[in-house]
Amino acid sequence: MSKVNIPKIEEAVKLILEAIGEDPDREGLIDTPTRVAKMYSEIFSGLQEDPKEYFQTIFGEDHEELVLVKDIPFYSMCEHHLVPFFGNAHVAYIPRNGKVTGLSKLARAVEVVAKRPQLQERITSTVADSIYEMLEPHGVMVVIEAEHMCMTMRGVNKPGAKTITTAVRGRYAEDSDARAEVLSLLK
Ligand SMILES: Nc1nc2c(ncn2[C@@H]2O[C@H](COP(=O)(O)OP(=O)(O)OP(=O)(O)O)[C@@H](O)[C@H]2O)c(=O)[nH]1
Ligand SMILES: [Zn+2]
Repeated sequence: MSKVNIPKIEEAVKLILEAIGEDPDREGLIDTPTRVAKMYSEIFSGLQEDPKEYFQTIFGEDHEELVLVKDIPFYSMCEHHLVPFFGNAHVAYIPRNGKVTGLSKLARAVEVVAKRPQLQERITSTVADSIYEMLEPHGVMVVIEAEHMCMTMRGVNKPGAKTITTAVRGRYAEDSDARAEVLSLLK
């Protein structure tokens, strides 16, 4: 997969600065295109990664009950406006056939999926699908709560408005008691 093209971002940022009526050659802005390019290569690094790779670490542990990692903080960039949205992800699954993954891998999957131009819905479903495909668990449930800066600092201007999305697979799609167990632990 292609790496981030730093010179191209530098050129683009310089053009944006010119277009808003700034002088890209003034002292405070002279290094800004390079800084932004470096920042973009960091915050969009998830485009070069596949979250499924994390689920190759599997421990053969006979636990077929809920595993929940909650309050995983993440930062992402809304693909419509390229401004941040951020919040917490909660990832639950019920392992099957000894396929238990490292807890940090659940947070790592959230991290790489978030580090792309994104929609909150797509982060939620991509994380759920990656786990469901790789670990073949009884069920997966992902809940994400986030604040979108495109709704707070501009546009509709509604600071504090929270968006909550869920993705459920397997048992969680069929069993409302299983969903309720996760939701009660998120309170
Ligand atoms: N479904 C979804 N919508 C999002 C997400 N992030 C931002 N949006 C919305 O994307 C929409 C883009 O709408 P447009 O009408 O094309 O853009 P706009 O004129 O800038 O819209 P306003 O934000 O209403 O000013 C807005 O309603 C945003 O709130 C997200 O993660 N999921
Ligand atoms: Zn937006």
